Amino acid sequence: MLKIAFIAHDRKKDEMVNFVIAYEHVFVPHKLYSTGTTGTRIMEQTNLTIHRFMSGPLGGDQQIGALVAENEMDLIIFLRDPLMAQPHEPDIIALLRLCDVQGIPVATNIATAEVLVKAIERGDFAWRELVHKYKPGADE
Ligand SMILES: O=C(CO)COP(=O)(O)O
Repeated sequence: MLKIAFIAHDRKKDEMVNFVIAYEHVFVPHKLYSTGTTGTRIMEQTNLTIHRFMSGPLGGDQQIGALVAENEMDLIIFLRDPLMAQPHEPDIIALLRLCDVQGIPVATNIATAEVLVKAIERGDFAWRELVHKYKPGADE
């Protein structure tokens, strides 16, 4: 079971919803997270249960970033809008930076998202179970 986060900027939300519908069967066994509005949109159109954080501009990216900082998050699909300025740009940069700090796979466009979802399907990230299992403070 991986921890996967979905984040999409407004003009990318339809693309995100269609993507998650297409691969719903891949995401079902995993623990899913999202920023506020993205999660609402996905849950309206799929049967997935998603833990929703705050909306991005209100701190949602930072909340997901906090899990990344603790090496808790396994993979992020973040469909960014490259053509629209975001009021919380610093939060977005901070989240992507933390993904690079921890070496967390993060797709920022649909083409990379497709590659990652195929990798999830193949079990390429199963090693992340070990990260969680042997983390300091983990139960076992
Ligand atoms: O702004 C976002 C990510 O930077 C996304 O937030 P929402 O999912 O709440 O729209």
